[in-house]
Amino acid sequence: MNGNATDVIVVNDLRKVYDEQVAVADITFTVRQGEVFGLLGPNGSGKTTTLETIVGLRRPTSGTVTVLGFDPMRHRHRITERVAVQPQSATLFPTLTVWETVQLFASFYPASREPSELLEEVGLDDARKVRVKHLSGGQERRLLIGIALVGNPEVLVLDEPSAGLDPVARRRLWDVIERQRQRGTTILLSTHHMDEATQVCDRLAILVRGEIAAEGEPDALIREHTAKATVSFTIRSSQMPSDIRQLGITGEITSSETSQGTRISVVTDDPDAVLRRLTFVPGVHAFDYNIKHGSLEDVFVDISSNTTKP
Ligand SMILES: Nc1ncnc2c1ncn2[C@@H]1O[C@H](COP(=O)(O)OP(=O)(O)OP(=O)(O)O)[C@@H](O)[C@H]1O
Repeated sequence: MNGNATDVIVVNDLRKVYDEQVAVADITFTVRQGEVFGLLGPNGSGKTTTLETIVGLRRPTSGTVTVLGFDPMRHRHRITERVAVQPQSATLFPTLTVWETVQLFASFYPASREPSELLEEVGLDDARKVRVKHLSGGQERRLLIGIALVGNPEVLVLDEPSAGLDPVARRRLWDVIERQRQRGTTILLSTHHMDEATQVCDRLAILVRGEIAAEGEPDALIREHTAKATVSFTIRSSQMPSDIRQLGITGEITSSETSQGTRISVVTDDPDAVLRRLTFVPGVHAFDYNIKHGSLEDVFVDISSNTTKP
C-alpha cells in the first residue's frame, strides 16, 4: 500500500517483537499531510516502539513504514532534514548554555529557525544563559522541543511531549503544536493524557497491548463509545413530586438534597428528551441545568474494559 500524495506517514501491518514480547501487533494507520495525529495508550502499549520504528531507530519484525514516501531505515539520509524527533529523553551537552545548544543545532540545517524567536516560543527565553546541566526536567523537555523545531521540519514526531511539564507549560506546548500545525507541519505525538489528545489531535489511535483498539477523530470516538450523557437539574422541594417517576423522565436517576432543593441527575442516551419532558411537567420549574457529554476518558475506559487480556 503506497497511499496517496497526502499520506505523509504510512504504517502498514507493523509488528515489532522483542525476544518473545510482542510490543506492536500488526498495526495499520496513516497520518495525512498537515494533521496532528495522536497515539494514545497506557504504559507499555507500544507507543514509543511505534514512533521509534517510524523514525528509523528500530527495524520492524514485519510490516512496512514509509515517511514522506521513504523507508526510514533504508533511506534515513533522505528524510533526516525533513523529519524532526523529540524523544522522551536525550543526552545534550551539559556545559553548553541553552542559547549555545540551540545555535549548535541550528548550524546543522541550511534554513533554520531564528534561535531567539524559537526560545521565546517554547518559553525558554529567560533561561538562554543557563547551562543545560542546571535546567529543570520541564525546561530540558522544552529545550528538546525547541531543538526538534529548529530545522523547520515537515514532519514532527513527539514522544510524550508533555511528560513532566506543569499545567502552564503544557498549555504553552499545546500552543507550540498549534502554531506548527498552522505552518503546515505534519505532527505525530504520543500521550497518556486524554485532555491533551482531545485538545490538540485531529485524529488519534488508541493503542492497547500493541493493537489499535480504536481510531478516529476525538469527537467521533466520544460519540461512538459514550452514547450516554448526564443531565442534572434542581427542583425546589415545594415542587418536588412524592415519587420521582411522576416527572416522566427515563434513564438512570439519582437525587440528593441541596440547600436549593432536590438535585437530580439522569444518565440517558437522549438528553434532549429529558429536557423536553421537564418543560412540560405541570407545576415544576427545574433550574440550574447541566448536560455532561462523554469524554475521551470514558472512551478509554470503555475500550479497555472491552479489550480482553490475552
Ligand atoms: N528494548 C526493548 N526490549 C525488550 N522489550 C521492550 C523494549 N522496549 C520496549 N519493550 C517492551 O515492549 C512493550 C511496549 O513498550 P513501549 O515502550 O513501546 O510502550 P509505550 O506505550 O511507549 O510505554 P510508555 O508509555 O511507558 O512509554 C512493553 O511491554 C515494553 O516492556
